[in-house]
Amino acid sequence: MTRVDAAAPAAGASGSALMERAGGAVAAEVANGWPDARRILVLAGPGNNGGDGFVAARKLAEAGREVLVALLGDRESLKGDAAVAAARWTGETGPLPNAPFEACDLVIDALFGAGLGRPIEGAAADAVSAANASGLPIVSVDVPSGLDGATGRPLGDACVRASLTVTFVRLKPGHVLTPGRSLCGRVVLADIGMPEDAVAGIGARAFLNRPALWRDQLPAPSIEGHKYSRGHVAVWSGPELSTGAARLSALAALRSGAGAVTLLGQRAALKEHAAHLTAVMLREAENDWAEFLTQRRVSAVVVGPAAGPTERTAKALTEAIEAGCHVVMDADVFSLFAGRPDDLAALIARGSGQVALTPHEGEFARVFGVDKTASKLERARAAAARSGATVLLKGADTVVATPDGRATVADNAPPYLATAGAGDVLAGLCAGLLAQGAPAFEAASAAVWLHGEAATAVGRGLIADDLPGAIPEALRRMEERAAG
Ligand SMILES: NC(=O)C1=CN([C@@H]2O[C@H](COP(=O)(O)OP(=O)(O)OC[C@H]3O[C@@H](n4cnc5c(N)ncnc54)[C@H](OP(=O)(O)O)[C@@H]3O)[C@@H](O)[C@H]2O)[C@@H](O)CC1
Ligand SMILES: [K+]
Repeated sequence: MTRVDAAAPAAGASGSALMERAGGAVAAEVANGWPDARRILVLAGPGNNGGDGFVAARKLAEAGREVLVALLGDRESLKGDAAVAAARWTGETGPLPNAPFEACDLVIDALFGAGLGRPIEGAAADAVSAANASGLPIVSVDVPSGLDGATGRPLGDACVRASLTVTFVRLKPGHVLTPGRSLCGRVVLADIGMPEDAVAGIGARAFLNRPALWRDQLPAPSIEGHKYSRGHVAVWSGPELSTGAARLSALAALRSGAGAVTLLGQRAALKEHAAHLTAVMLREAENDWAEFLTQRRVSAVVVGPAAGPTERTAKALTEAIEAGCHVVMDADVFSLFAGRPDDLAALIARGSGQVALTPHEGEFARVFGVDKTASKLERARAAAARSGATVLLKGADTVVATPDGRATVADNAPPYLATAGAGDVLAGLCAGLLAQGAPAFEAASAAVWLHGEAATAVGRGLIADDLPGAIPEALRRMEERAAG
């Protein structure tokens, strides 16, 4: 965002005008959201975030609220637009250490925003703790002070826990990645008139996962199509008594619109599947899986869900890659490649299809190791670049990243989606969309979004078995979003 700010003057926007609108947007949210908050305390920092706070203070005072600004440092040290905003504030200003929380109804947190470069300490850290402990609603300007907007993680121990965050121009990763998303409270994105040239100039590569990003890349079913032209998905089944996961993947692939789905496995496993399934085809596969993939024009394959980290699974995976299928690798594949990311990359490089890896954090760490310094977004991008696959790193803030650095972050997964078997459904959805011809980034991002919507449609009490049946509702929501 700092790059956007720097490009703004060249694109014809004065910093002062942007700050007026930014502070005005904060004031408007407070005025509308808390009509009864009479006394408002603005915590103002030494940079432009503080400048936004001074503007908000003035606008709220003009609207009849009692406002007090508690400033970190001296007024004389303020520079540029912040100094101008402070000069236009004629109300009461006191030192931050004496901020009278007990006498106020609401706090505006304008201590630090995009310019925070190190952990908050001293008087500012004390003010953050006091604000959090006050029980008052806190409205943060741009980001909760202490949060790193690029990573979604606090830079140190002190970080504001906001009720509402008003940000500008574009959401930053920290508004969506956890724990930032919780620390922000509700997030409002305000248009402050930043010229599109200034925004486009930075070439953003990370996006909030929304249908507008990928809807056009999902092939629509055509009336001339037949079941195989709509993509054939093969799911590699786990052995007897470990068949549920593959079944969930298969059902999700079929619900996503794939023309045909076949579960392949040992005879005893197929008998279990047969007791549950009708539309999904079953096929015994011991030594002819490779032939089946080529002869039956299988376009996408799921390998991993409850497959077992065995030689059999490794062979099925290798043959799927060599057959040129698109492959979704999940679950036990990550045990097979524990600590061997380069072997995984070498295998992927042998195929001509697209590959999506769908690990949760534990599986991801097993293959790619643990990097506590990098954000989830950075880790997923690095793993995608290293493996040559699209990486779908699961969680409340699922990230999809490609080797070339494009990424989406999802914010639509309800908490109850974290349930056994949900990941198997996601892998199947992704394979179903790949089989229909969607590119990997779009297929994976769409799968994540549809998965979240399907879960929301079911509601609390959800179990993974419910998810495939809710995919039609999720697809309907997707069409609705695309239409308007
Ligand atoms: N996006 C947009 O389009 C628009 C953005 N706008 C607003 O501008 C904000 C960004 O402003 P900004 O660049 O001045 O940074 P900001 O967060 O105020 O902090 C910088 C100051 O804090 C200091 N400092 C840093 N860390 C510290 C620490 N731990 N402890 C103590 N001090 C610390 C740092 O000092 P230094 O590191 O230089 O020593 C410097 O003095 C942005 O978040 C948004 O609110 C709008 O006005 C208009 C349009
Ligand atoms: K802030």
